[in-house]
Formats: sequence, structure tokens, C-alpha cells
Amino acid sequence: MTTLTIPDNLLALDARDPLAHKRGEFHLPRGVVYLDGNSLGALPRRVPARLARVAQGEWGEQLIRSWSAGADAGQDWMALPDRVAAKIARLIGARPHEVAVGDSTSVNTFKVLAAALGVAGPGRRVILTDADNFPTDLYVAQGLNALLGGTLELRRVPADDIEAHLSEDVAALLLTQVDYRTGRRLDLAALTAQAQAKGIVTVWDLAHSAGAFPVDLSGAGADFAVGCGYKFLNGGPGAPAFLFAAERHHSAAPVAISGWMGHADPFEMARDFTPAPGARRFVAGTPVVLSLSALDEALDVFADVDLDALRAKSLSLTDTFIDLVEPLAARFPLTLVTPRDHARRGSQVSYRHPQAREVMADLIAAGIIGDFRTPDILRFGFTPLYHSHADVWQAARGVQAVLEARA
Ligand SMILES: Cc1ncc(COP(=O)(O)O)c(C=O)c1O
Ligand SMILES: Nc1c(O)cccc1C(=O)C[C@H](N)C(=O)O
Repeated sequence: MTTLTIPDNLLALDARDPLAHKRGEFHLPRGVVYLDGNSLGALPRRVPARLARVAQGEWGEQLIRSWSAGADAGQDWMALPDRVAAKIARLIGARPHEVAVGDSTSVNTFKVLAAALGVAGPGRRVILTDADNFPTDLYVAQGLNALLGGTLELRRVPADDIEAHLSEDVAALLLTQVDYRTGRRLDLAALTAQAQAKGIVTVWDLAHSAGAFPVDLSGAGADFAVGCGYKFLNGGPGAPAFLFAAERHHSAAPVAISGWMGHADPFEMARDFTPAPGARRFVAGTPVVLSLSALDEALDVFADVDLDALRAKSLSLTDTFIDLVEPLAARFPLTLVTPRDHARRGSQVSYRHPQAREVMADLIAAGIIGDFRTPDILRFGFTPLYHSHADVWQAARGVQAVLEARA
């Protein structure tokens, strides 16, 4: 990668960045501008040592005793999902006992969608969703409907039309707050209120929200939510996901995957399922200790992070990228699809380009790692914990170089 002279105004933004010190907490490969933390977050430096401690000390030495007493005081494996849940709760505006950690986002979507249908009013048989929702959300809804004998209707409408489709026959509204392609952010609080006014139960997918900006599920009075551990939470490939179930639903919401680790007393080995208190009831099986330990450690990077500062920096990074790339749209077939309106933007910037797949391949070869998404989207994810405005400059110049070379 060529050395570039970074403009003074961007260096000044970096000089007064209150989160600049967080970058040093991540391993970022040399020669790469990594703009794919919305798919797989970068490695927090503290994680490998924790994994080694868990493997050697807890697994190797303590063996089965680690379930109740880890090598480090307070590190017992049985409570690990709850400890991680408490750390995630702060990031999504939830109370610790409303969050459960484990399984994948897909499996958790199944659990909370089933729970939402279980608490929805009688006679409602529609799951309303964004037609362009992330595929797994659509597929899980289809699978759940098939399991229920096809008694439901999955109604898919463009995200901008959701409000007009909040009707009395809708049981659950299943939405992803930040669109994985365009980076468009929905107004979670407003849509939750509008849906609930019609008696609809809300399920939010926070895959591209949690850890990217503050989410306030309690403030919005949200019903259910899910999210990924491996994107902005930096928990590593295949990290456990989370789910949120508002306290008011705990007693009535069905636990569709009622496994023994969600039982009030797993080692009672009772014949019937008695749910554990709170959202822990949704933890179905044995906690994935190694992955949970990585996520637990990764979440400590957020411990001293002001989430409003995180959001402000994310917007500054994406504003800068949009501004720097804007002149290129006049010269090349590049169309911004991410909203300029701050309230409607997540932490990524996306463009349409007729050769998006090839352009992204060239960018990756040049060390600018973003993503191609079908059919024609170039996607650049910005992670305020480890990106600088200098990175943004380098990425924008990389886009320019690739487009000029292809012209
Ligand atoms: C909106 C959204 N939901 C869910 C997922 C993933 O679910 P899972 O972790 O089950 O693969 C992703 C990304 O993979 C996503 O972007
Ligand atoms: N979960 C992923 C995986 O297992 C392999 C490759 C990519 C992913 C992703 O996270 C994709 C991501 N949800 C997206 O927004 O495109």
C-alpha cells in the first residue's frame, strides 16, 4: 500500500478522538484497512491470552471442576452465559436478566419469534417483515411457519412501507434495525411504539447495531431482540449470539427450545421443564465455554467506552467517507445507497456499482477489505473502536485508485 499524505483536517479529527486509544487494544494486520468488522470484528489483543488461560488452566488443570469453580475466582463456566449477558445488556439498554447468551443469531431468532407468537393476541397469524431482511430472518420465519403446519403468513413488504402494514392481523413484527446491504437504520423506538399500539409484538435483529452505537431496548419498551457476537462485539468467528426478552414476557412467553441448561436447577435432573428465572431459561444447552470466554474478554474492551462518543465517531467516520467518495460518483457509475441522514444510518457505507464484485476483489487485493453483497453492493463497515479518519482517507483513495485503474 502506498504512503499517503493525510489532510490536516482529518489528522485534527484523529488528534481529538476520545476513542483513539482503543485502537491499540486490537490486532490489526499491517498493510490492511479492515472495513469488514460488520461481518467479523477484529481480534482484541487481550483475547488470545484468555483463551490460553481457559484451555490450559481451566480445562487442562481444573477439568470438570471448572463448571463450578474456574481457575480464576469467579470464572465458573456455568455462570459464564450470565456474566456475558450482563456485559451485553449495557450495550443494548437492557437489564442483565433480560439477556441470554448462546447459540447462533439464527437459533435465537427462532426462539424469540416463537416466544413472540406465544404472547401475541389470539387470532393474529401474520409475521410482518422487511422484504429485504437478512435471509436467515426470513428463512427462520418460514421454518417456524412450516413447523406450525403453515398456519401463519409471512408478509414481506419494503422497509419504507412497514408502518402502513401494521394491521390488526399481525402477530409479530420481525425487523433488522440496520440493513446489511444499505446500512439504512430504522427508528427502533418509533416502530416499536407504532406496532405495539396495534397490539403487535416486536422482534428486533440487532446484528449490525449492538456494539456499533447505543441501543435502548428498555427505553423503547421493545419486546424481543437478537444479535451477533462476532460483528461489532468482536467475539471472534462463530461467537455466541444473544437474545433479549423483556421482563414482562418472561412468565408467559413459551421457551421453544427448552433444554436442560435453561432449567431452574439443571442438576436436579427433573422429568419436567421448570424454567430458570429471567432470560436464562432461553439458554438451551451446554455453554460453549471457549467461544464464550473469547466474547467475555472481547466485551471488556467496551468497559470504559462512552457509547455516545462511539456513535459520534461512527458518524464522523462515515460522513468523512461519504464526502471523500462523493466526487468519484461524478466520474464513475457509483451510487450511494446509505442514507446521509444521521438518524437513518448505521455504521457502514454502501454503494451500487455495476461491477461491484470485481471492484471489491480489486480493493481487497489492494488491502482495502470491505464486502461485496448481491446484486451490486460495495459495502464498507466502520468500527469506531479501531478506525481513524486516516484509515478513511486511505480507503477512499484506494477506491479512487481501483476505479481509475479499471476505467
Ligand atoms: C441481520 C443479520 N442477522 C443474522 C445474521 C447471522 O446469523 P448467524 O450468526 O446465525 O449466522 C447476520 C449475519 O450473518 C445478519 O447480518
Ligand atoms: N456470519 C458470517 C459467516 O459465517 C461467514 C461470512 C459472513 C458472515 C456474515 O456475518 C455476513 C453478515 N451477516 C452480513 O451482513 O453480510
